[in-house]
Amino acid sequence: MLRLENVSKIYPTSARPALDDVSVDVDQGEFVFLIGPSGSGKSTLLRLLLREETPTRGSVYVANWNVARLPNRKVPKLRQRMGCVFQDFRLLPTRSVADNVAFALEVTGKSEHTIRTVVPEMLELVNLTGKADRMPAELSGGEAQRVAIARALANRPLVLLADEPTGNLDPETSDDIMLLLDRINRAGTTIVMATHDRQIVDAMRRRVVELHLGRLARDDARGVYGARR
Ligand SMILES: Nc1ncnc2c1ncn2[C@@H]1O[C@H](COP(=O)(O)OP(=O)(O)OP(=O)(O)O)[C@@H](O)[C@H]1O
Repeated sequence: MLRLENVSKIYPTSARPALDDVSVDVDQGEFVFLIGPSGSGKSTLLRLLLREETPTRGSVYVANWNVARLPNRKVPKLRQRMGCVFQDFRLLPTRSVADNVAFALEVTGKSEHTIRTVVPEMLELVNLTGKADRMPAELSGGEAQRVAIARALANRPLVLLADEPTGNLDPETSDDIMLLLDRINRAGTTIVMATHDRQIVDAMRRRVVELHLGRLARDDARGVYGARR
């Protein structure tokens, strides 16, 4: 479902490769933690999957798309099939909770009818039905992240890419978010989550892909965060 084949990425302004000959294969329905020290290439890997960057060498596949070779006009189609959540939530501050979720459907051209059906479904999924009319500034961090997750799932993506989704949350709220992501994954959505959170990785015991200075250092089927450094 996601495949990197001997991928290297060298940014023009950087001496060492951000990714160096990395090969990873992720099946549909997997939950993968992407770990590694700051600067090891995690965000670069996610950006390559989204075609926000192109590899210097190697190939990137998402479902049947050869991502690097995809014509520009098809990139929006690719991105529609990939939901994203980030450490800083990235909600639209002037739109309500419901409208933030609706926005994802509007930009992909969904009908009014679909939007009216899907938005409440998504809010129910993340347990925010009662907060549909709140503004983002009125939400806790955990609630804001749940809105972001609802928005990311609205178009029924093949995969959810999460870049440090618990990075701004306290441990208890992080656990709630992980329970939600686990539930979403068990319902069939593939999840790739970049994180520095040792406790979460150790508690979940899912696949762990570790990068070090751009190289694949480890790929464990049911891994832990690893030796304390
Ligand atoms: N746009 C860019 N231009 C030049 N160099 C970059 C760019 N983006 C990232 N890099 C470099 O590529 C390497 C990998 O960065 P990347 O952001 O992928 O790491 P990361 O593992 O996500 O780090 P963090 O955990 O801090 O988010 C770093 O050396 C970084 O400085």
